[in-house]
Amino acid sequence: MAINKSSNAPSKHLQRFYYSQDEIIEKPFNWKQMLRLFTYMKPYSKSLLPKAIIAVLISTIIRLIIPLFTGVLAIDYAIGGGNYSALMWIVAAVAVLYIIAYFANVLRMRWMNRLGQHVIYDLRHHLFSHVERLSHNFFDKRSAGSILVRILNDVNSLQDLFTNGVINLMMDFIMLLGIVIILFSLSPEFAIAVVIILPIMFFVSTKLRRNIRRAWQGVRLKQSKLNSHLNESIQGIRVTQAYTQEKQNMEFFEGVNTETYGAWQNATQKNAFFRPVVEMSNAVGTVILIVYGTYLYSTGSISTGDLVSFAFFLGMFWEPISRLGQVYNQLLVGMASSERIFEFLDEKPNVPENEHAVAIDMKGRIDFENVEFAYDEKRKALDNISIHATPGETLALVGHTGSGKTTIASLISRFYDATAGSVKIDGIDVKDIELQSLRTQISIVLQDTFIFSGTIMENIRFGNPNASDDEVIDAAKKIGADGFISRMADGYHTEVEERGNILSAGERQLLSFARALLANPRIIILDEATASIDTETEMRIQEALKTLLKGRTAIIIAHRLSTIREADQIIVLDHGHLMERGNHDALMTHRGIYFNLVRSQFQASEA
Ligand SMILES: Nc1ncnc2c1ncn2[C@@H]1O[C@H](COP(=O)(O)OP(=O)(O)OP(=O)(O)O)[C@@H](O)[C@H]1O
Repeated sequence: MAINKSSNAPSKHLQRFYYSQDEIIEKPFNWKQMLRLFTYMKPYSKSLLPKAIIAVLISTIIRLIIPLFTGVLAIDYAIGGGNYSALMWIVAAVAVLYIIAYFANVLRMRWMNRLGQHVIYDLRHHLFSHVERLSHNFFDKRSAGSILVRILNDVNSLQDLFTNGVINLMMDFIMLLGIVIILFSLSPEFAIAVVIILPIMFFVSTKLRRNIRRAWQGVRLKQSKLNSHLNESIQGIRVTQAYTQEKQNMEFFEGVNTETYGAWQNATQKNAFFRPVVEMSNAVGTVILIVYGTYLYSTGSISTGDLVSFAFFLGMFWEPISRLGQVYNQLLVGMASSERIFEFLDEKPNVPENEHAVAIDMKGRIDFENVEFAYDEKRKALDNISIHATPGETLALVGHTGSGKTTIASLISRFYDATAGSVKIDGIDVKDIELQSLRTQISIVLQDTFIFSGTIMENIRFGNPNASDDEVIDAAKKIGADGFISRMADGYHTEVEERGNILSAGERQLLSFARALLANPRIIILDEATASIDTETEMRIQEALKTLLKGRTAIIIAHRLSTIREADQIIVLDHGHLMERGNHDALMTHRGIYFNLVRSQFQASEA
């Protein structure tokens, strides 16, 4: 398909597609970082690695001695000396050496492939387990697509380096060193004439490498953007279709796709530049061999056997250099990827586990003391908030959108740390409670419940992985979700896809209640759904709520004021400030913000 370069320039309506750029990491070639990458081979330093190294050594040494057998021994000693029986032995020895080298190579490839796969597995495991522990603010700043690129593409691109690159590098160094030593021992002046080209090669490659590395980074940045867009497009496909935005979406996709294509072109072109440089040097070396070699031969400084061995070695000499060029490219690609991988690995959770943190048996008391919080320096999301809930109490948070209700909930679970003041559970600062202990005893039910792909049974069990099937069904029954689940094609074993698209909003809500009930938390945080559900479902949900909240401390972020009439305390927030507190009757008598909120909702429903 032809590539439309013009779609690169976004038209005005395409400005809605904005993805925060992944940062370009500009650092010189970093040996420390390469060493850090190679530490992933350490677990195999006593098993696969030495085996592969021995195989490499065997095959390299054999390759180095074969030209000596053919040139010096066969031509000078056997043929030159008329010793034809020795010639037979030399030919047989060469054949045996080739067979050994063949098997050594087969084993080397097998072991290195295994090693490469292990390293990639370990690296991806390490990266994912690290990313999973990072705090919310890390995910706030990045699109899911760009994170996927690092865990998939960047890690994959290191595969070549570990399966072929490292061992080729070793093999080529040994080979080059061996060839140079042999060439010098055969004829120092001829050797100097041939290897003189090396410094020129080194100079050119140093110039090229910076450009190549930047080009590969460029590829990763474009891939990251492509992934972000794809991820968002698929997640939001229903909205895109509802607003018939497919064409604009496609136009943007074309643009990003073209950019990615361009970046690849650029990087591969720069890569391809390296090879001709090596080939040119090869040609120059051959010319030197022919001209200077013939001269030395005619003056009797070297024998026929020496000249033949030289020709063999010269052919072999450019081979590792050319391959070193390839390995070098792999190193550059690896460098670009590992920079991006280590950047994630070096990212510290914003809510680190305190060394002296304790596990608690939670009762459910919550205290906010003069809490202040800001997502960014520009504005505070919460300012001087003090609230208190005793175990078993229901505390409702109300206020206009953006007033800070969800932020309060996030601070209780310690997804973020307060910038000033303290958040305490059972009188202990949340920073001094083990995260695992804190979060397993708090359940959060979000407005937009996340349903994972799998069965309904497994989705409910997410609340407590150790629960038996009977316990799952019991929780669903208590919540009143058993009815609709039993009516589904495979009951509890019905498969739901990611995000639970086959379920209605009310059903998803009930499922998340069952999940929370199964977790049996001491504190429950409920971001009440705003989705309009029919009266019958709403009544079912209200009933389910009563079961869920019984005996637990509850923080309800309430949108429908009818649901919080019963709350022990109602906290009214506005732009991050606490404006009113009290129960429904007290706040109605006060005739402040809450009173007006209730009145406007009442009027809206009347209308
Ligand atoms: N991750 C974030 N990064 C930066 N700012 C944020 C983030 N989350 C929320 N905010 C801002 O913090 C303020 C409080 O947001 P919060 O989500 O707590 O409001 P809310 O009262 O729960 O709103 P709603 O009723 O709409 O859910 C808002 O101004 C919001 O724009």
